Amino acid sequence: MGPLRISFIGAGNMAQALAKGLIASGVTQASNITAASPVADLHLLQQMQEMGCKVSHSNTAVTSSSVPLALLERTLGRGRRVVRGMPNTPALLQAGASVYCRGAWATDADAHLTHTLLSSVGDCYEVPEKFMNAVTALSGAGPAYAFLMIEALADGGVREGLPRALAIKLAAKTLLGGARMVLESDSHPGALKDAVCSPGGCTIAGVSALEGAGVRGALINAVTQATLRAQQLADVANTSSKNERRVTQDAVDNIVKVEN
Ligand SMILES: NC(=O)C1=CN([C@@H]2O[C@H](COP(=O)(O)OP(=O)(O)OC[C@H]3O[C@@H](n4cnc5c(N)ncnc54)[C@H](OP(=O)(O)O)[C@@H]3O)[C@@H](O)[C@H]2O)C=CC1
Ligand SMILES: O=C(O)[C@@H]1CCC=N1
Repeated sequence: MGPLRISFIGAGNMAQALAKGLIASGVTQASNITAASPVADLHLLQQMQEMGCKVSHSNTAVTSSSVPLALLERTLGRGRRVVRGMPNTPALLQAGASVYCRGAWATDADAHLTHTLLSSVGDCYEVPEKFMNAVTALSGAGPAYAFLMIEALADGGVREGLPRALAIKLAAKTLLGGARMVLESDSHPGALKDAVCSPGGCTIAGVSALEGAGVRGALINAVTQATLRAQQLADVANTSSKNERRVTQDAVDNIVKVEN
């Protein structure tokens, strides 16, 4: 197999995070990556160029929708091999959590190649397409929830007198450490939480405040609302013929084309 040549249509946050992660993982070299984006995005293409990637303006359509496999297949034509993926931005640090699902004509080799690419930038799972909206809402959008929580926890530390920089570091490292304990132990998150709560102590006072404010319900609802939005975007793409023409182009344009 020759070097993996990868083309991103769009050079924004997700494309740059994936490109950096893929390069750092060694799965391909920057010179084998090409990004296409509108002229208006010159600064993004310059950033890609600084990473050593090739750039192009050849694609001018604009998109903001997630696109289901069936639409991609309908657009590209019967028999076209499509794999749909949902990465997240920690791919930048090879700490991503990605999923993919294969279209009707995708082969085992296509799935294997997708798995190789996405697992080079973090964890990767194959899922049925019916999970895609929920995955988008949980792990695709999830880094934003984590950043919001880190920022808010740091605000709490600052409110209690900690310097901002220290508070942010402590908050981020605490979430990272907690996440590692969940992933690297067999314990349920609830049991790990219980182990931090000394009887009559400080933590249970804090946990009680969180429960009283409905933080648990708010997080559940965040995933539900984001899932609904993902479904809305897919519905729009599927039902509006005008939109379909636009999204059709977007769909073709948004494929991460991988050539062996
Ligand atoms: N950001 C994230 O954390 C994640 C994003 N994604 C997905 O990644 C995709 C990109 O999102 P994100 O990186 O956040 O968006 P950004 O806005 O950061 O980047 C997208 C870039 O692509 C350009 N673009 C849009 N359509 C086209 C096109 N048809 N041809 C060429 N360039 C195009 C846009 O140009 P312009 O600004 O001129 O419109 C923009 O600069 C979306 O489908 C999103 O759902 C998935 C998981 C996580
Ligand atoms: O906000 C969005 O729609 C995209 C998908 C998941 C993360 N970013």
